Amino acid sequence: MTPGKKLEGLVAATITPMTPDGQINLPMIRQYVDYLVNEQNVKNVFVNGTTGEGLSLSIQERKQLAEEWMCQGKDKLDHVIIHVGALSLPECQELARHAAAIGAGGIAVIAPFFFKPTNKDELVAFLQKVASEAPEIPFYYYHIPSLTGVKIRVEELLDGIKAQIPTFQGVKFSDMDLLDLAQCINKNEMGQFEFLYGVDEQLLGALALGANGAVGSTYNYLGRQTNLMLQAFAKADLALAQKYQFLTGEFLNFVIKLGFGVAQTKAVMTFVSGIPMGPPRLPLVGASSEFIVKAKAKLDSIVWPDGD
Ligand SMILES: CC(=O)N[C@H](C=O)[C@@H](O)[C@H](O)[C@H](O)CO
Ligand SMILES: CC(=O)C(=O)O
Repeated sequence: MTPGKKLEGLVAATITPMTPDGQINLPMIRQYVDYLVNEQNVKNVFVNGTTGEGLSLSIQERKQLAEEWMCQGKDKLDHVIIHVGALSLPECQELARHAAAIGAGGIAVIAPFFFKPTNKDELVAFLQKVASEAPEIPFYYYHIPSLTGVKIRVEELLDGIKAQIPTFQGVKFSDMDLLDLAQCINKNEMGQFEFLYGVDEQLLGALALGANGAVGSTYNYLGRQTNLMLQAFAKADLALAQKYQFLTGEFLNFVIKLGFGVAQTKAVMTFVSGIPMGPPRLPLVGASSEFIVKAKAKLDSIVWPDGD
C-alpha cells in the first residue's frame, strides 16, 4: 500500500471468487492480485461492492475478503478501498471499524436501499455515523441510484459535507447523469474531492468533465486497454482515446444486449484471466454457455489500436 498517494486512474471493482459449491474462494485472491498488477496494470481495488456481490455476503465473509485483499495486496497494490455499506447501520459500523483496523486505504458506503433516506440530511446522517467509526481513513460515498433507488443528487449531497464528515474524500459516481457530475466537479475548485466514475462504457465523457479516475468491473479484464485510453486522453490524443472507448463499448454493447450483470462478469473474467471465479450467489445465476461462447468470440474479434 502507498499511504498518502492520491487515488486516481483505474480501480478494479473486484469479483468475489467462489467455489463450485458457492463458498468464497479466498486462495484465488493471491493470483488475482498478480493478474491485475502484471497483466492489466491496475493497482487499485474496490472490494465487496456491486461486482463483488458485497450485499449478498455475510459480515464474516466480507471481513475475510477484506483481510485477504489487504494481505495479498501488501507491497503490490496502491490502494485497497473496502465497501462497507449494508442495510443495518451497526453492520456498516462494524465493517468500517474492521476496515480501519486492517489498514484499508479507505471505505465506501452506498445509500441504504430498503428503508431509504428521503432527503440529503437523512442520507448524510447515515453516512456520518459510518464514517465516524473510521476517523483516520478516507471516506467515499458510492452513488449508484440505478441499484439503490436513492436518487439524491450528488451535487446537493456535497454541499457542506466536510463539516459533517471530516474524512469525506470523494464519490464513486455510478450514474449516467453527467450534468450532476459536472456540477460537482465545477464546485470542487480546490480539488479537495475525488470523483471516480463508474459507468465504464462512457468513461471518456466523464474524463472530459474532469473525473479523476474510474471504478468499474471491466477494469478487471479491460484494464490494460482502458489505461491506454487514459494515457491517450492525458496526451490530448482524443482520436485515439475515442478509439479505445468505442472498442470497449463495442464489447459492452454486445454483451449488454445478451444480458450482462455480475454473473456474466464472473464468466468473462474467468475466460480472459484463466482464474476460476466460480458461480455467483443466488439470486444471481451463472452465465449460460451460449453467452460465454458469444462473448469470447466478440472479445477475440476486437483489434485494439496497439495491435494486440
Ligand atoms: C451496475 C454496475 O455493476 N456498474 C459497474 C460499476 O459501477 C460498472 O463497472 C458496470 O459493470 C460496467 O459499466 C458495465 O456496464
Ligand atoms: C462496479 C463497482 O464499482 C462495484 O462493483 O461496486
